[in-house]
Amino acid sequence: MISTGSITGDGPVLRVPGFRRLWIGLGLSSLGDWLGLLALTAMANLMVEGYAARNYAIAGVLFLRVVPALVVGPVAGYVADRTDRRTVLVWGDYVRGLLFLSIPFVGELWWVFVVTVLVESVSLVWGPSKDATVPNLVSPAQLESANAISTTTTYASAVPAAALFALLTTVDRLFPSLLGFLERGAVDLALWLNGISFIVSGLVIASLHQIPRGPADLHGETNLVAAVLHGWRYVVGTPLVRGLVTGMVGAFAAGGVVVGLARTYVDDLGGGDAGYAVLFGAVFVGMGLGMWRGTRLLRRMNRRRVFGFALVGCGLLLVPLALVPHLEVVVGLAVAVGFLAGTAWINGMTMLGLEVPDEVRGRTFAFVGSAVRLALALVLAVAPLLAGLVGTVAFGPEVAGGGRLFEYGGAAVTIVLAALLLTVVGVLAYRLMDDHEGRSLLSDLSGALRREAGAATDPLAATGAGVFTERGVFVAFEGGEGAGKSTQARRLQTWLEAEGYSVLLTHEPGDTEVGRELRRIVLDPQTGVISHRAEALMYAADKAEHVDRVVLPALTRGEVVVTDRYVDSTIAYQGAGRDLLDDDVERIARWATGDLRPHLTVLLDVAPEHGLTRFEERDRIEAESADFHERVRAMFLRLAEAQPDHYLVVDGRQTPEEIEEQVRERLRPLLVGASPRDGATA
Ligand SMILES: Nc1ncnc2c1ncn2[C@@H]1O[C@H](COP(=O)(O)OP(=O)(O)OP(=O)(O)O)[C@@H](O)[C@H]1O
Ligand SMILES: Cc1cn([C@H]2C[C@H](O)[C@@H](COP(=O)(O)O)O2)c(=O)[nH]c1=O
Repeated sequence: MISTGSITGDGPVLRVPGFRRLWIGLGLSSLGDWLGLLALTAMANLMVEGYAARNYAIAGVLFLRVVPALVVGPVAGYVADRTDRRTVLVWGDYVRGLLFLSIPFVGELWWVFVVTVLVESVSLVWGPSKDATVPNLVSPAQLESANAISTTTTYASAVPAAALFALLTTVDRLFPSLLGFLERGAVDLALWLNGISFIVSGLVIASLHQIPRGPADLHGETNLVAAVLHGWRYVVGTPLVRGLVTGMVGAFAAGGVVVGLARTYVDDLGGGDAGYAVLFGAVFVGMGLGMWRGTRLLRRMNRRRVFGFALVGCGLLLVPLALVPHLEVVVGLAVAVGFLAGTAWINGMTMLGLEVPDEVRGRTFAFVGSAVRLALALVLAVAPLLAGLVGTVAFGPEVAGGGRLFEYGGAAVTIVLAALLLTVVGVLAYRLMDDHEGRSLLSDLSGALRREAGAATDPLAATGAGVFTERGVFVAFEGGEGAGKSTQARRLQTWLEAEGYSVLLTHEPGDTEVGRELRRIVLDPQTGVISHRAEALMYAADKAEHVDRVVLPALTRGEVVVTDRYVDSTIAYQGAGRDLLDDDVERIARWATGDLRPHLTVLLDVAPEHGLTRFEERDRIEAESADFHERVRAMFLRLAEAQPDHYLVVDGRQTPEEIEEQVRERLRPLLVGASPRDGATA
């Protein structure tokens, strides 16, 4: 049996018990957090007299929520990486719960301020610890869905929190005696509920045993300053991470400008409160759609490019959003902007989870969190000032009745400036991260969309079926260098034979006479540089021989064929690794194999720097750059993500025994297609 804590590949992510618990904890603490914000501002409002004092008290709470990001933020990542993550998550919830519960007892404004700072400081450690834990609980193929669910839960919980707060205050107003035993009625009750929700969340997470115990390895860095500086150096010195952080901060800053000015902008358009609500809803609907569908739509495209493309798209769409004076059009554009922002966010979080090593992940997420908060605080303060300074801008010919043809309020002009800033940030991030130089973005994009359109209309592709033989069972092992494919393929053969099946163990390239010669050419370092197309064709020729002479005959005999590498290897290595279009490479490989597809592909996923340390000698392909192998890994994951029914994604860092168990479990139901050996009982 697969242990409940294992990373089991590609099913719905909420079926992973560890992640489900963390998600319940996150839901409860997010609900508490939103409820707490409403209750604290209401409390601050109750505790002082006079209009100006009340405004200052509320502004104080909001301001103090942002300040810790500047002071505690840099240290928070260190604490998250240094402290046992389970302890941080559990005790972080308990401490926040107790702090909220203390407010009704103390009942003083200064204590509200102190609790605001303390709770936010704990959250600054709790958040990165949670983000850094998710990749330990789910498989790489599930990480994107896990991030989408986490982000949606964090923000969507604002809705039930607001509804609950409204309900409590309404009940308190209509039936004051009901909550008469509490000094501040509904506000105190909200704080109680808030405290309890954190404590229950802590209890739920305490029952979760899959979070790795002990702090992440800091390579002996026990000195706080050195560790914090190392985290910053990592973010600034790694082009991919630098590009991601730049893009995410830019997106939030631009989003902050729009949110900060939306109310006055809608007023300028004559929309009023209802228009404002619709505009807000449109952005969130778009974001939800982007997180849910955005990356799927462009799944054939390189993730880094999707990120840059989405950011630049957001920036460009914000320009007409600010300049077209029709609320209906603006709402439509807001959905599109939200869609691209959601796509960019999920891609960014997923890349951080996949590509940042465990030991600096906490600090990296903390860095992103602090930078985003700082950018938000700045733009929320500066944007209204700027809009006020700009005032109304009018140009073009005079129109009857006075005024000019084009008249824009300061809000619209400031949004245009933010749009331009975001476009520049998007281009910068794209340039920092792009690893497909020489291949144009447009051809990548049209290729991705064409394939998706094809996938929808081509019945074979739509089912992901390709051609299956009626007899035999075909299993492929895929993955990067040293992932453990040969080890697992051999183990599977041994087990299947013991179960009574006839098994053919084979590999690519080189398991035919012609193939051996081709393998020598493509892998011998002496071959040197060859045309990438020639390389792809040689691998394709090997596949054609392999399928015709080895694989198909065995399947026709009803055997289980286990191959060490198949078509995915060429899409990953020659498509994503080299500068060939994935689409072209796939078409050639499918043609070469007569579109024969495995019933199951087991993807053993390990980071290249891990797999490549498992052996010393390097052939022509293994000697390629780290970036090349990263692209290969990302493509394998994408292929698996696109057809979860035909893949099992396994974390290759587990022991051979743990991996073997998961493969057996997944393969068992598929074995009905294979005939046991004569006389065997299986
Ligand atoms: N799960 C594992 N944990 C640790 N080491 C492993 C594991 N699986 C295999 N190894 C070791 O890693 C090395 C490479 O394993 P293996 O040859 O199975 O990988 P591979 O994916 O087939 O490599 P290649 O890409 O070169 O074909 C071997 O020394 C093997 O014993
Ligand atoms: C099938 C196939 C393989 N490759 C690459 C991947 C590896 O670097 C070598 C095969 O070596 P192994 O030790 O036998 O795994 O070839 C490729 O680039 N394209 C392919 O289609």
